[in-house]
Amino acid sequence: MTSPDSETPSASAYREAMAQLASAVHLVTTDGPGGRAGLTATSVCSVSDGPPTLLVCLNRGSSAYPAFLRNGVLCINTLTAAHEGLAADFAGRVPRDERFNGREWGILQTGAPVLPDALVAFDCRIVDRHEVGTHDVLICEVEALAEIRDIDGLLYAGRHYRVLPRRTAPEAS
Ligand SMILES: NC(=O)c1ccc[n+]([C@@H]2O[C@H](COP(=O)([O-])OP(=O)(O)OC[C@H]3O[C@@H](n4cnc5c(N)ncnc54)[C@H](O)[C@@H]3O)[C@@H](O)[C@H]2O)c1
Ligand SMILES: Cc1cc2c(cc1C)N(C[C@H](O)[C@H](O)[C@H](O)COP(=O)(O)O)c1[nH]c(=O)[nH]c(=O)c1N2
Repeated sequence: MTSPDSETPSASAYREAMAQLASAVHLVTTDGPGGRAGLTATSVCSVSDGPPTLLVCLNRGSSAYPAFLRNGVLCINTLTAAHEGLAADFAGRVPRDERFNGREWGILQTGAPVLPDALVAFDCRIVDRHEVGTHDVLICEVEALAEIRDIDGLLYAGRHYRVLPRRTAPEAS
């Protein structure tokens, strides 16, 4: 157990610590007057179920960020184990204006692009925003949900993508 230093941890020490956490992986997408944009995100979590509300933290330095603010809507497309390449594309491997090429995208309520074969998708309206350091914490009310698919999910932990098996092992008799 390392003794707590009096100083704030360095960004690299913090990132090393944060790399130990496992999280689901999502494509956060938007469309509207600010144009269509999207990026890969893991900083998504539930806030409340009354009304259904989630949060996502977006780096203001991302090329996609201005579009989210202008459009005021977004979709959280939760990825399956088959989407590791797509996650890399939307994390910057593919330039912002080419990320949506080569596949059909749907919409639900807000017009934000919905990935038809996502594990699940949360179509949201941004209802509040808090600037914290380099990121904005976007508070989003969920206006529609896509159907949940019975398939392995995609996780990110230890700086690697991993599979979240859909079914637990059969109960021991
Ligand atoms: N929340 C985020 O903005 C976030 C999360 C994950 C990864 N990333 C970015 O993806 C790239 C690859 O990351 P990695 O996990 O392979 O290694 P890494 O060492 O850059 O990051 C390790 C962990 O630290 C946290 N983190 C990293 N950069 C952050 C940031 N700018 N703001 C808030 N939290 C951050 C994340 O939980 C990440 O999984 C890096 O450029 C990283 O900045 C950003
Ligand atoms: C696994 C993983 C997880 C995340 C990211 C990356 C990766 C690889 N990125 C960074 C984001 O996807 C992207 O790399 C940056 O926004 C730069 O891309 P642009 O080309 O500027 O859109 C990221 N960015 C952000 O603002 N919030 C987040 O939660 C995350 N999470």
